[in-house]
Amino acid sequence: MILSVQGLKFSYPSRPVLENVNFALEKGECLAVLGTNGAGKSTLLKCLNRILKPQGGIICLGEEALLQLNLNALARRVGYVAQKQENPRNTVFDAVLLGRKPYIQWDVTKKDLEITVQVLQLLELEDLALRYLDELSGGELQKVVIARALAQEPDLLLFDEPTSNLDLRNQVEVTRLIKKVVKERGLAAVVTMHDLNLALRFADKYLLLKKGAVFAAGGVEVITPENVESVYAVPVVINKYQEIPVVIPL
Ligand SMILES: Nc1ncnc2c1ncn2[C@@H]1O[C@H](COP(=O)(O)OP(=O)(O)OP(=O)(O)O)[C@@H](O)[C@H]1O
Repeated sequence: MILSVQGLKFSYPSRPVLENVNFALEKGECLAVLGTNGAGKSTLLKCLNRILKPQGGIICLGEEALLQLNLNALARRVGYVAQKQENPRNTVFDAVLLGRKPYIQWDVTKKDLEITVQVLQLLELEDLALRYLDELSGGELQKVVIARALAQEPDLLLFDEPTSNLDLRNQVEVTRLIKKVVKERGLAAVVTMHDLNLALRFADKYLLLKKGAVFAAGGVEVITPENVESVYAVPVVINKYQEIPVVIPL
């Protein structure tokens, strides 16, 4: 087990957001966190990365309580890819090397440089290594941010809407890439998403949030027309194409 969340509860000062959230992830599993705008998806990721402190519940990373880890240990074990602006005058190489920050004591070591090169190769970014971030396309930039999270060598990856602003080809490419590295490296990933059909092609498990509570959690069997309609307030049918369910709004 990489991640286990039991009874997680979080409120902003005037607003309860998450209530009794439970799920667990094994090595190699990707969880899609789904729900309407404001359902609490980003808040959940921030609790898992300790940007926010939950008011209740237990989060375990492997055998250890996540809330007890020191921040450097946390940074080595959890890679968080937020929806945020990058420093445009960093090169791709430097942006990925920044992922090694939790390991660097005085200076960058040979190992830090080797891991950076290895991750750039894995994501096929070598040819872009010396480009500045503001000279990249949205898809390329998203790959750089994923590369940086991998350079951290974490057990758990957290992605906040990694495919927003990407075209169809890059949406598919980025989600395939996340799935591939999670499987190959035996990591776990929690990914917030809006596109149900993309989630259905990519995730092993699903967490459907409705007004901060878990409406349904589990494998693909929880993506039913009834559940989707209850969460998104849109009637849908679900057909299968090559064994993959496809959600069609009516
Ligand atoms: N810093 C904050 N202070 C108070 N309330 C907040 C804060 N950040 C978010 N909220 C509120 O908490 C709720 C959950 O927000 P969150 O960003 O987690 O939703 P989300 O599911 O990620 O939404 P979206 O799909 O639009 O990104 C919303 O009602 C939001 O207005």
